Amino acid sequence: MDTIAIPALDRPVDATVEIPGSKSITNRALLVAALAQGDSILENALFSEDSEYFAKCVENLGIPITLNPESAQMQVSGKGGEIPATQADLFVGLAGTAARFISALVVLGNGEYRLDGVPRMRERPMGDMLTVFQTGGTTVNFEGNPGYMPYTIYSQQFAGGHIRIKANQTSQQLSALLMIAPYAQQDTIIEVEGTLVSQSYVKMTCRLMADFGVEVNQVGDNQFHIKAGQRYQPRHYTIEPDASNASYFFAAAAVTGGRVRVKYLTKQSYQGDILWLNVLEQMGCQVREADDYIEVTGPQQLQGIDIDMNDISDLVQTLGAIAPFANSPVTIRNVEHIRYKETERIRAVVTELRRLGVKVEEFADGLKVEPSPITPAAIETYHDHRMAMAFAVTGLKVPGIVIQDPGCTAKTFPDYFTRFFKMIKQ
Ligand SMILES: O=C(O)C1=C[C@@H](OP(=O)(O)O)[C@@H](O)[C@H](O)C1
Ligand SMILES: C=C(OP(=O)(O)O)C(=O)O
Repeated sequence: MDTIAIPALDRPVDATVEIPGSKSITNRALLVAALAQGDSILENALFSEDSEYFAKCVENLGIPITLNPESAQMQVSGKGGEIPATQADLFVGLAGTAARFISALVVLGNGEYRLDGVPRMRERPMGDMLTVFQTGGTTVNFEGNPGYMPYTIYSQQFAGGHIRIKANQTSQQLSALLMIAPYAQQDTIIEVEGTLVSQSYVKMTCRLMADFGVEVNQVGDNQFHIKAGQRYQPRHYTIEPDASNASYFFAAAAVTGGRVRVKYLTKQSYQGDILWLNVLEQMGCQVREADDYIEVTGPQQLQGIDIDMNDISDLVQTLGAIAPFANSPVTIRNVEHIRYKETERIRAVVTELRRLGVKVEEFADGLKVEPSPITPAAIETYHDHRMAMAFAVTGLKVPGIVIQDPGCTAKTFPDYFTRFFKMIKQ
């Protein structure tokens, strides 16, 4: 298997970097632009497996997209809510957003749509949203386990109305329902039953819908009202750099006592993961913000932290990977839902930290990392881009760390290691 050896640094990093566009915003913008009537242009769009599978699915549904990777531009010729294809075989890879958002999109069509992904995608939960569609009269045929890919959706428009959905394993199914709701036959009220995880992403969904001209009226924490007949407007839209993917570069400043500036990212970001900056501040870093960049300077010694990461759970691996260098324990709580992501993430982080000789305790909903000396090892990445990206940062402090299957970063950040090595050479 392919591996990359990370060179430990004998000096702090001191670098300015640029990060490609946000995965979450790119895939939301692709969906709403596909539903708008006319041409939208997305600037600084992400080009990676997750967004390219997404774009391919939209195209296979008969909605043209022109991809321009050199200029980081995508042009979507939206069909005003029509799904031209009446039959399609759609492949989403390991992209949770594509799985959830495209499954919802096809419910607006009139036809037969089969969806599948890689083996791990077949283990990620889809059932809560599909039950909503089935209750509304849509037929879903599961080839294997009910509630999981692969399946075929036989749709004849989306009724809308009063919908109840669980969102304790993922928020993406709620986001998917929200985004198609304006095209339902009647006004829609979506009520979340029980806990809603990853709330910041639902906020992002509502903000993006508003940017394309559709209003969601949120009542309390768990009800969303969407009027039927609202229509997305085509837009010329610029996508922010990906805040989750910026976290590794800021973490490099944090662990080496160095300085990293990420261009074009601001604290006004739509992405909840911008709160990584607060986490780093609590651990002793300094954060400086200007109009078009954010800069983190690491301390001599990182401090431990006890933190609820439910809302920023894509950062668990980043924090786990730098936690052993803190002067007191790092405790991560309330992230049981990351067991359903690209891999079983709590187990994966705990296993790889232990492989490095770190003392770690695993909880049902998190982990506790003790300050520990590290013995070098080859890190397993479990087809999870964030395992590779996070533990590369650990390697800056400890000679001999190797990342296995570094190509898995292609899911959201194909040239991560090129930019990572460029950062450490500056
Ligand atoms: O809506 C989104 O864009 C996302 C929501 C989160 O997933 P969950 O809602 O499954 O936690 C996050 O982990 C994922 O990377 C992107
Ligand atoms: C959880 C992630 O992705 P998704 O759920 O969109 O596949 C992620 O990018 O960390």
